[in-house]
Amino acid sequence: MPAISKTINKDLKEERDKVKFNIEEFTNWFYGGSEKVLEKRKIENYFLSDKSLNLETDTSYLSYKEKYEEAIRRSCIVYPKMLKLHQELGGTEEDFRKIMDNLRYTMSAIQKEGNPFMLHFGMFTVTIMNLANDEQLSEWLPKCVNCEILGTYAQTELGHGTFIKKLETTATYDPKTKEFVLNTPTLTAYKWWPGNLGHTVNHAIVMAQLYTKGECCGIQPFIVQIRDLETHKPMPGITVGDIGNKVGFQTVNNGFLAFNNVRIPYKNMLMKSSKLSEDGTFIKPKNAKQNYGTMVFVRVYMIMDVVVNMSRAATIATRYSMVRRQSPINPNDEVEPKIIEHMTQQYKIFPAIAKVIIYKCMADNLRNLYQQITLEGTKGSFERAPELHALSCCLKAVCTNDAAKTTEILRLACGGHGFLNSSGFADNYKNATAAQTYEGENTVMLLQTARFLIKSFTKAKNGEKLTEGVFYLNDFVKRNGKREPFDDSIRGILRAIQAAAAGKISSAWKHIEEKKKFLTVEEATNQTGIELIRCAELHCYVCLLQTGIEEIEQIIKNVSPALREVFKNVLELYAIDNVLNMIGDILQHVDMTNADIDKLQKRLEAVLTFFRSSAIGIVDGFDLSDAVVSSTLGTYDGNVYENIFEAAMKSPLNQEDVNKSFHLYLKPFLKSNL
Ligand SMILES: CCCCCCC/C=C/C(=O)SCCNC(=O)CCNC(=O)[C@H](O)C(C)(C)COP(=O)(O)OP(=O)(O)OC[C@H]1O[C@@H](n2cnc3c(N)ncnc32)[C@H](O)[C@@H]1OP(=O)(O)O
Ligand SMILES: Cc1cc2nc3c(=O)[nH]c(=O)nc-3n(C[C@H](O)[C@H](O)[C@H](O)COP(=O)(O)OP(=O)(O)OC[C@H]3O[C@@H](n4cnc5c(N)ncnc54)[C@H](O)[C@@H]3O)c2cc1C
Repeated sequence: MPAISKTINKDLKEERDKVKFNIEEFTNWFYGGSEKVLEKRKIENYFLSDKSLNLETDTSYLSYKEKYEEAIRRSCIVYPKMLKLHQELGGTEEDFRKIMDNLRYTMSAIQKEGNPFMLHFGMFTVTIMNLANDEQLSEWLPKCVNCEILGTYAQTELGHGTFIKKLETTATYDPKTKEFVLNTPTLTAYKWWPGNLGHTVNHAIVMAQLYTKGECCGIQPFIVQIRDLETHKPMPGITVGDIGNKVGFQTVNNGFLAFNNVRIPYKNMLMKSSKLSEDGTFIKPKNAKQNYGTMVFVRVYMIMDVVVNMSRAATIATRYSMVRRQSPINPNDEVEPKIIEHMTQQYKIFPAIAKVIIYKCMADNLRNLYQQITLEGTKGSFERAPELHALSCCLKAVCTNDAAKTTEILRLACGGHGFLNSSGFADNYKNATAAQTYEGENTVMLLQTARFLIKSFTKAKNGEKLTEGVFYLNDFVKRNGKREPFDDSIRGILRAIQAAAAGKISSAWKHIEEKKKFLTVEEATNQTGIELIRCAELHCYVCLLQTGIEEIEQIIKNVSPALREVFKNVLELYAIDNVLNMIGDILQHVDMTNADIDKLQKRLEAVLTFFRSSAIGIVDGFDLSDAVVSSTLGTYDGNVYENIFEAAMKSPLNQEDVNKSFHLYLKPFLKSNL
């Protein structure tokens, strides 16, 4: 075995020495101030320094069952610590949010394949907070907050996930006993997929069709106890279990659930929005979509998960590319260059770094918007709910699609070693790709946004008032078919993307109108689906760039000149990479010449070159500890070959010289003289 020395890799040190800005200043911006950075580090250390977590164990070699058991063991260490810390900090909702925000990073070091308790606070408690009336809140919230019970969100069924109106689970009100009777009438009505459901939780929010006085009143949320609190055995009439091996999320414990005449008390239907009187009279909610609130909440917070996921992958690929040397650029060069010297390598990595920053700006903005609009809802005003729904749907789709695609690009940027499990890309990719499907399948999400865009375009044509996010449709209508002139400033690039988005929305609108002559509006919309998803993507690119511009214009007023340059170049890279990637859409609606495109290409190359000396500073500035990065290729010290070697030594096959399969199969085979 070679001698393994572990000092900071000199190539990486050389890169760090070239960084011209103050990394800590960047970190302070990234986490919202120096106090928050200190707090983040403290919280992370509080959890990760706990030796009983055994974070050194490579859980990827465990069996499916062992992985689950280890994940439960770890969560049973983390959650009591979390509750203790919450009390120590002051016990407020704000303190809780603080811990959860930081755990977003920390948990990726503890539960690489998913947290078997994640739905408890993430969806079960959130639904209770959003949809329980005061009485229900005072009964259930303390139990949730203290983890006296553990819950999940059981909506999806074997037969339906997207089209929730057709869920089949029934909750029939029996006014005589003042109970609901829950049933699973068919195989396709089995709840299927809810996280943490299989063997972990003892309660669930069950979304079921409410029947009262012989009528169906649509899907409503019910709190159902599914396992005994002492024995953990399924409650009478309940069938529950694990749905089996998956592409990823192995320790999330996704489960199935069925009901056979399960009776729950009247008070277990969450009644903040829809209501049922004790005699069985149904009272419709003020806003029909209020029951979908938990999904909106999760979609909003998923953009932050994308930031965590992409910052991790970008850190790994950047550090590795500054340590790995291969392929002289001039054939006679004696020293092989760091692979980051190859322009194509920079093109794989640097746009990903820029996106982390733009998505971070967006995630923060969206969260603020969510909080404002939720507050309006509590005061009975739901006017802006469709706008939030449309924005969160397209962002959820575009950002999670991009996280999966970018992780794959960054894995490829690490060549063969990127394919090692120890590189960390596999877990990153599996988590990213799961997010493309859960919380609303991405195509479906884009079509929801497109629906809003087509409506908005009709309003723009009719001269009606638009919501702020789609003001650019007014400009398009005013231009009356004239193409947008191209101006290569950053705001000019934004206008070009707005013109492309508005142009695409206009042509989808026109095509629906044409098809409506022969088809129903729904059929016409379906036939236009391919264009519609592009409308939603382009609209999302508009929102991202606009937010990036507005945020960075503010940021650069408050940072040092060196960091100002970094942010300007982040915006330049993000904008140019974007516009070059959608040139087909742009050319349809913007007067852009070949010379303009050549100029953009040259600017792309120039900004990549600028980034060459900033990239390591930015990824170090994401401030991800080695435990969070969790990669042999991405450690801060850059000792990748030593790390790879050490990780290989942990393979169970390397714990013995000769495996028993030799005696059982290989030897007889080799001696058989076939
Ligand atoms: C830390 C947290 C960890 C989380 C881990 C996450 C694990 C994963 C969990 C899950 O996956 S939970 C299950 C998630 N399931 C889904 O996301 C289902 C996706 N489907 C839907 O959201 C809906 O079915 C639909 C696609 C939106 C369609 O709903 P519906 O059939 O009721 O709509 P329509 O009748 O077509 O009406 C559309 C109409 O309603 C507006 N709208 C829809 N949703 C909302 C909303 N949330 N808020 C406001 N408005 C909404 C929509 O804009 C349309 O408006 P109009 O065009 O008719 O004006
Ligand atoms: C890892 C993971 C965790 C999950 N966790 C939970 C959970 O905790 N709780 C829970 O309740 N659920 C959970 N789910 C379920 C998840 O929310 C659904 O799988 C998801 O909403 C997609 O629904 P579906 O499976 O019915 O897909 P489908 O709708 O069957 O999608 C299949 C295909 O049909 C297309 N399609 C469907 N409808 C349309 C349409 N209207 N227009 C165009 N194309 C369409 C889709 O684009 C897709 O290509 C989880 C799923 C996964 C993968």
